[in-house]
Amino acid sequence: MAGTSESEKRFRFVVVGGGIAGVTCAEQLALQFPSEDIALLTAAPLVKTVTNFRQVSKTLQDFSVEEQPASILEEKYPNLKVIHSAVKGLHAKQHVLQTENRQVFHYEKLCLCSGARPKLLIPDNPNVLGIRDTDSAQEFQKHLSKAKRMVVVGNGGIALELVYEVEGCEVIWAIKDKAIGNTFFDAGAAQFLIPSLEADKPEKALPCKRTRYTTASKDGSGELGSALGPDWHEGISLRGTEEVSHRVHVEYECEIKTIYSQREGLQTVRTNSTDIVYAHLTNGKTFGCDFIVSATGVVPNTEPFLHGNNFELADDRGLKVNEHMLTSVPDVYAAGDVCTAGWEPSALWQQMRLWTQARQMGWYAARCIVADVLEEPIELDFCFELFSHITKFFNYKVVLLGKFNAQGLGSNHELLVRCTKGHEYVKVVLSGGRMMGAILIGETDLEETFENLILNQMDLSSYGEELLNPNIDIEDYFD
Ligand SMILES: Cc1cc2nc3c(=O)[nH]c(=O)nc-3n(C[C@H](O)[C@H](O)[C@H](O)COP(=O)(O)OP(=O)(O)OC[C@H]3O[C@@H](n4cnc5c(N)ncnc54)[C@H](O)[C@@H]3O)c2cc1C
Ligand SMILES: NC(=O)C1=CN([C@@H]2O[C@H](COP(=O)(O)OP(=O)(O)OC[C@H]3O[C@@H](n4cnc5c(N)ncnc54)[C@H](OP(=O)(O)O)[C@@H]3O)[C@@H](O)[C@H]2O)C=CC1
Repeated sequence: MAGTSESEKRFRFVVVGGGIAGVTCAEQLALQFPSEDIALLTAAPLVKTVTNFRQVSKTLQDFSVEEQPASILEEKYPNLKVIHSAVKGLHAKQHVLQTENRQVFHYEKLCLCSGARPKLLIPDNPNVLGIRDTDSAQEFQKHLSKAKRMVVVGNGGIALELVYEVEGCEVIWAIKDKAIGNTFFDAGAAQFLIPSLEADKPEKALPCKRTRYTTASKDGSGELGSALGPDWHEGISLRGTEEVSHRVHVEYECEIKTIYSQREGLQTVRTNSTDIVYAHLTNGKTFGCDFIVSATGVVPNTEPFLHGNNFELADDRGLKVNEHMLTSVPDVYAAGDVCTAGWEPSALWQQMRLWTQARQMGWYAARCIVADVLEEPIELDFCFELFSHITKFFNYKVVLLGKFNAQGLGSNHELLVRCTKGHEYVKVVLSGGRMMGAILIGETDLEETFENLILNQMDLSSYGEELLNPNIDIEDYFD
């Protein structure tokens, strides 16, 4: 790095964002260009690093995530400099970034990994909370510790985790759909999972192998932290004031219509004298509660710091990137939650804003930058061939492969299902006799075989329902 003045610095490569995408990208660049200095600019004081990385199968990956002080990353990569200051402006034509602490950074290649933030149903209401980073999780915990009842809106990952994990507080879960977990499951899988919400939770037999999140990471300055991820709730108490395990009531096919702060004139279905806010739903019912959680998705972090540049945005407001992770602005790449894949995807892959994809994109973006600088060709990485995700919901292992919900297949598909209550749920999506996707809940041990069958697109028409016959060792069958 050649400093041109106290507040002006020049780095060949600059990465913005200390989440999984940004850190992975910066690490790769530091490894590939050991004689160049790389700057990682981030709004949060801690950075996220991937540990215990395990390639489970060709495309399935599992790993732990640690929140670490920047110094640990800098010790590991002496040519990587982490600067804790939010970027407040980009002048892409001049290849210059400005940070909150009045520093100016010149770059040759830039990778934006600024993540996303909760898309709150009602912004700026102190009783409507979103959960994204350590600060917001702490705020949620503070509210919960005094609460008797909360309303959760949204039917995706966060809602699924919360309604199961929260104890000692009644949960009213308001969802738009006919079944729970619409972003991950179909109605059959939802049916399989529902009894877990009604039963008491099993004692946690084994300590969680992943990192617990520290809670003393920030100074309350309102800076954007990195997104929480797998097992974020393991390190914090998710307990309300009541003596119950779960008490979850699902209101199907409705949304929040209005939020009131006064009960006067409202016909409430449930109420306590301590209620602080009232959620009036589109089905006409009104629930009094201590607070509302809006788990209604995310919006990519592009504002306000990218304002004034000519970035092409996708419909979901992500930075549109091509198959080389390049945005519409020269020399500016993007990866992770902030970007939207703008290339023609493989027939078996779709973008979801997940930890795994943030890591894959960060890693691949770095490789694309390297190829660009060295003027070498590069092909879209294999990880974008097949969508794959391992996670846990309601204490079950969940594996999602390919078009697991027959996304984009219209009526041109058939489903095979095998279900043993309380044990496993296996669903396979077939189209023209070929396997296009699968949902595996429980310890099915089928992920590797199914991944292969999806990837090789073998014609399975002749096997019919035998494919899911539990008495056949399917692995041997296709050897
Ligand atoms: C509660 C919760 C649970 C989740 N659970 C899972 C899970 O089980 N499995 C899974 O796969 N995914 C999960 N996810 C999703 C996953 O965490 C995200 O997809 C992933 O972490 C995104 O990584 P990222 O690096 O793109 O963005 P982020 O982690 O959001 O990082 C963005 C970084 O950019 C920085 N930044 C933002 N603006 C600026 C700026 N102007 N200047 C400088 N820096 C800036 C931030 O400080 C942060 O360091 C979960 C998300 C949440 C919220
Ligand atoms: N284990 C895992 O893999 C986990 C992953 N995550 C990830 O973290 C991110 C944030 O999670 P989350 O907020 O749950 O986002 P998700 O995208 O997973 O889910 C958002 C949910 O909110 C619904 N929704 C959107 N707008 C409204 C509205 N106005 N009223 C009612 N419902 C609405 C969506 O319905 P519709 O789809 O119909 O729009 C969807 O059900 C996501 O990228 C998610 O994938 C989070 C937790 C766990």
